[in-house]
Amino acid sequence: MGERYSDDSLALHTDLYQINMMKTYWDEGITEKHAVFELYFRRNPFKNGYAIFAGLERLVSYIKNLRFSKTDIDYLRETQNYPEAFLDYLSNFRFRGSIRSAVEGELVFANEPIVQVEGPLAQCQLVETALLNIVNFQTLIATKAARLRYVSEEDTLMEFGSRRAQEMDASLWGARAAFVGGFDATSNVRAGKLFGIPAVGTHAHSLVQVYRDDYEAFLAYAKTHKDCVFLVDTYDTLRSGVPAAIRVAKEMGDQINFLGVRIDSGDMAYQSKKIRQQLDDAGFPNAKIYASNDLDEMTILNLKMQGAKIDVWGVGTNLITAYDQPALGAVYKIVSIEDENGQMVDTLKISSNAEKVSTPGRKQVWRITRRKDGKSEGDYVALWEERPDQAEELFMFHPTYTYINKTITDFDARPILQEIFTDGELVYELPTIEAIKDYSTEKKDALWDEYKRILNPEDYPVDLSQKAWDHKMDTINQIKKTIRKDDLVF
Ligand SMILES: Nc1ncnc2c1ncn2[C@@H]1O[C@H](COP(=O)(O)OP(=O)(O)OP(=O)(O)O)[C@@H](O)[C@H]1O
Ligand SMILES: O=P(O)(O)OC[C@H]1O[C@H](OP(=O)(O)OP(=O)(O)O)[C@H](O)[C@@H]1O
Ligand SMILES: O=C(O)c1cccnc1
Repeated sequence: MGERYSDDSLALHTDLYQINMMKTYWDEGITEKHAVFELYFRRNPFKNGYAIFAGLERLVSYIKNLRFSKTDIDYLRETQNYPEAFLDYLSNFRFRGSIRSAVEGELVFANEPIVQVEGPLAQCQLVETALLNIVNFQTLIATKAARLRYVSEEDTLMEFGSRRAQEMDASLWGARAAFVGGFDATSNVRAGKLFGIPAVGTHAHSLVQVYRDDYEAFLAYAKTHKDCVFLVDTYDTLRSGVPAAIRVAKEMGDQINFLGVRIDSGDMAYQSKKIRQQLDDAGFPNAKIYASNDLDEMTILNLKMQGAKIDVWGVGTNLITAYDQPALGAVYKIVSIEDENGQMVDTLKISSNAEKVSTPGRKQVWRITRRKDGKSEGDYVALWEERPDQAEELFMFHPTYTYINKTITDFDARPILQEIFTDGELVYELPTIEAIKDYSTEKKDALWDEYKRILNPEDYPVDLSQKAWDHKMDTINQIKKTIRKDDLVF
């Protein structure tokens, strides 16, 4: 990559069809037509009761730096049949639109907009691929991390996935997303440096194999490091590894911080109980037991049920690759477009699959909570100009099964989409990574347990306002009238 071209940018990190559509808009003179797109997913990942939004920091950096470099233009000239005038247009490209988004760490749910992009049509079109790429991955990993945090309760969680991630970007941004979702640290040093996440580590089996002896290896490590966690399962955990760790800890005394031992194989419930006994008997009740080896939320839950004495969990592959659901499936749909008279016309995508019929119009998501205790009542997706926060009561109904409904009073309504860019200007101050994580923890705490359990959680209500619902029905009916009866699939 770097060798072939003298510069690079993320402007070409898009699907070719986006640039081809831009070319059509450019030829037709409609690149500047005002448009609104919304990004949402249709199902919560991992059958979880919620998702944790992540990706905004990278989205901001992508949008701020979005320019076609010289070699981007050269490449398009060489490979596509674009006229010079269109290439000139691309050379001068800057994102001048507005973006509203959920903030990182926010709890978000299926079928509500979590990012909204408004501005010149061609600009909104170009960014679709990168925005989906960023948000789909990071939100997925943050949600997986939140599930692991839920079962681990107060235990320490370390992210160990770099070696198994889908290439380097995924290790890096996955480590960050894991932290947002509730992990305490990562083994990836670069993620530590770039994002300010604590970078931590023990040692591998290779160290013990180099010395061909547990004791010699641990002693060598202890002489060269203050903080020590010894990996005790290379040869025989209970007969060699743990006794060697204890011997070194005793010999080195105050010269080291004997933090604990790590196990990475075998029956971790049985072993951890035995190890706890050995450490306690030797006078090290504060030494912790670390565990790793293909862990996920089900294994951790199971180990805890068996009374495993594990204090620190190292999770790699299953977290960083989102092993049980490798993609979130968020989509980016146009919801409104300027017509020939300069009026905004709301638009939807029809599908024979009712779930895939989008909701027209620019919308805001309002999180409705009970005033008396701050507990969640559900989300209320309303047309942008609606102000449920100023209403005395709210009628909330399921958008498909409308007989499921309730009228609520004495509530707070909080807008989820925040202004990030206004006409190309960044107007949002990115919080620190710790602030994001704390925010997320606070929001999870306010959610009912019924939505948080990792198996078969209750459905959190994501309702449409009456106006948004009526508008959707009217738009469907209008479209039905304009197409031939034979073509109808719904
Ligand atoms: N008591 C337990 N209950 C349920 N699952 C466990 C228990 N102990 C370990 N596990 C999990 O069982 C799996 C064991 O995997 P595997 O058989 O590959 O490991 P191993 O043979 O012990 O070690 P290695 O990785 O060296 O092959 C891992 O996912 C581990 O987390
Ligand atoms: O199991 P994960 O959740 O992905 O966690 C990371 C794993 O990476 C390391 O070993 P590695 O897998 O490289 O070697 P091993 O399988 O031989 O232990 C570590 O000991 C963990 O087992
Ligand atoms: O520090 C560790 O123990 C570690 C780091 C990466 C992968 N496995 C273990």
